[in-house]
Amino acid sequence: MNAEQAWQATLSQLQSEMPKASFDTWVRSAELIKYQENIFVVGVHNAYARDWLDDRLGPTMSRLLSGMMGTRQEVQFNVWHKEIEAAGSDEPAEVRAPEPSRQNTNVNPRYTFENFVVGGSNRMAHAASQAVAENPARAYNPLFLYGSVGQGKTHLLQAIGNSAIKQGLQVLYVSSEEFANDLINSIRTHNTQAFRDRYRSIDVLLIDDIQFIAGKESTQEEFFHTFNTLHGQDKQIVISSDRPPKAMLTLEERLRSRFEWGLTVDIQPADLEMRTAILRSKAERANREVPPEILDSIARQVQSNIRELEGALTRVLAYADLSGKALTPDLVQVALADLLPQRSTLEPRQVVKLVASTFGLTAEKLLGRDRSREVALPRQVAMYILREEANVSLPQIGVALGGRDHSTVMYACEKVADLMERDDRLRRQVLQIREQLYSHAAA
Ligand SMILES: Nc1ncnc2c1ncn2[C@@H]1O[C@H](COP(=O)(O)OP(=O)(O)OP(=O)(O)O)[C@@H](O)[C@H]1O
Repeated sequence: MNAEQAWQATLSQLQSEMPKASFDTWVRSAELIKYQENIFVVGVHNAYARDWLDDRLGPTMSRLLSGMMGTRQEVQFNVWHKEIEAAGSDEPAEVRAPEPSRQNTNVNPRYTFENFVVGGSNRMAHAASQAVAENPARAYNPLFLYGSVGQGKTHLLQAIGNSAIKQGLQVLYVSSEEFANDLINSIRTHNTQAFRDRYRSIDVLLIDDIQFIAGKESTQEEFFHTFNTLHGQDKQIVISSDRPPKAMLTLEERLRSRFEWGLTVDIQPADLEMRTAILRSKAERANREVPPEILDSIARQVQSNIRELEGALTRVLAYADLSGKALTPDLVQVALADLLPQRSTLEPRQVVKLVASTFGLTAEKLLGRDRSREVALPRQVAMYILREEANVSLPQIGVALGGRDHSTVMYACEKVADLMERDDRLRRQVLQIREQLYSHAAA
């Protein structure tokens, strides 16, 4: 494994383990700018990020990188803005400054339309994003993309950004947390004018995870004015969120209605076919030959989101490289063992309770004799989840679900597996339950 691969694998691991807001604010834009004599020199945008990373993540990153490289590694964080270097800071001179066109845009050249895999679950979102990229402020303004965690919203925002940069436009990508932090800092340093100049003088504003401004009054107020200024000047705004505007309960009405002015599109969780296609594309881009059955096995096991899917592929490949073993289904199981929930620790009672509450039922109802669809389907989902996640046999599942026989359980598992490939809502509900089981298991 070379330094760049170890760095990317470390980022994937941190991303799957850290709270999303912290990862986006502090880690996402960090870049490996140099590797020399077992030192990873990482560029970050400002001194806050440098200090935060140094304090909180330095030792963890060193440990992860040391594990991957097989020898002790250090990490050094450096601020790499050109202005700071010019102003005579004590940052090392060899730290490379970003390309001028990308300076301060926060747009990562890695995310493009070319490497975005299109399928049924994201076709509309992709088409709308491309339309916006081709005709900024003319196609849909704002474009509001929403969908659950790790399904490609940021990727599309960044792809729009990359395309706009190529057209010579001024672009700025920020998460809503960064927007709020910038605002707070500007107030603290009495520099709100600079804040406004920064946000109101661009051609394309890409704002990620807007749900985090819900409930923050002054941030909403400022964003409202930023939105109006840009929109009034025919500048493009693209927003992403984990839910549609209507479901953002503590969002001011005037913002909600503005978000709905343009086009609102959702991205559905990727189905098995899409997940496999994404893995195939990632493997090809990394110039790795991965047998189809290995891709299929990873795609079947990692359903939660595409970020974890990518992390799983990286992990399997790293595991094969480090151990020198061939890529086989057994190796996939070993490599992913601690990513997947610990089967043996899951209690049937815990699953029954969680499934019942997800579907608005009581555990007694789920275990009872009611055969109406409202109860029978959740009961079958509980059977399916126990079959997939817990270390229990079909007859044991039957007993745990109120005394059903094992053929009923088998039929239920097949039915739910089949339904999940066709019914987005059900797939999301099952994913939500699995995610909660993961988080309980990790707690
Ligand atoms: N259709 C796709 N094709 C290729 N890669 C994808 C696709 N969808 C997502 N990815 C990859 O999956 C990872 C997670 O995607 P991304 O960060 O865009 O998700 P997100 O929806 O913004 O998540 P969050 O809700 O956590 O912000 C990224 O590395 C991205 O490149």
